Amino acid sequence: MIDSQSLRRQLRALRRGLSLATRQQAALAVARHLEFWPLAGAVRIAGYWACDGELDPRPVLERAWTEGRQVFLPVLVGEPPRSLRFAPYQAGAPLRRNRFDIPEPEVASMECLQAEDLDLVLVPLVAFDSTGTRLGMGGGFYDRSFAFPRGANEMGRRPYLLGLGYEFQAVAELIRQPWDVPLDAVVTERALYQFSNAEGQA
Ligand SMILES: Nc1nc2c(c(=O)[nH]1)N(C=O)[C@@H](CNc1ccc(C(=O)N[C@@H](CCC(=O)O)C(=O)O)cc1)CN2
Ligand SMILES: Nc1ncnc2c1ncn2[C@@H]1O[C@H](COP(=O)(O)OP(=O)(O)OP(=O)(O)O)[C@@H](O)[C@H]1O
Repeated sequence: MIDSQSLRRQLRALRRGLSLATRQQAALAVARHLEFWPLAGAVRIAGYWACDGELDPRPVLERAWTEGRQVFLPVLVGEPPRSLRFAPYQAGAPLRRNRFDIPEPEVASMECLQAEDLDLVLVPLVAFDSTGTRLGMGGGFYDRSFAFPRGANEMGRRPYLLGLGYEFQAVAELIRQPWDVPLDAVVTERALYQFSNAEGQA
């Protein structure tokens, strides 16, 4: 089996090599696959600012705004940063670049949510497999931030983790590390995949 670092490097290079037109079409196709999906009834939705060729969640976030849902973007917290908080975000709001050069909302930390306060999280990914195991950029940020026990927030629920990516990021099998937090579903330009990690499923 290919090691995670080589897989990361290969898939990130493929992702960065996509043309703008291909990325835009894929982003719209992903939003279309979610058209009849009720966004899990979510009020508070985290997206991300696409970089490094990532599947752009903006068409999904635009729908969320239209439906009156609240949208958040991840901000790095800690020195050095170890986990994520989620800052309220509206189109056109001021952003500043973090240490990875990814734009974050310029919002006081008091206004930011903790991971467990979200309903739905659109999760960036480098690769995913048929059981919802995710390979990310390698910082462990999503794993650390969503490591709380299932059903841990005050509503007795946990956020629904929906990975967004391209079909070529689907791989046969990733090794699931003890700290890996599995995804509930992944949507690509081709399909919506739901895994048995989702609540209410076997
Ligand atoms: N759009 C987006 N935002 C995100 C993430 C993400 O994957 N995508 N993250 C998901 O966790 C967090 C940031 N995690 C990251 C982890 C590593 C690298 C990265 O590019 N590392 C470089 C070297 C880093 C350095 O300069 O020290 C590299 O691997 O080449 C970037 C982001 C929070 N925000
Ligand atoms: N819950 C956790 N507790 C302690 N360490 C963790 C936890 N989650 C991840 N880590 C550490 O983070 C490192 C990176 O993890 P991993 O390679 O799975 O990141 P990733 O999921 O690809 O990255 P990201 O979430 O930033 O996109 C691991 O080596 C691990 O030591």
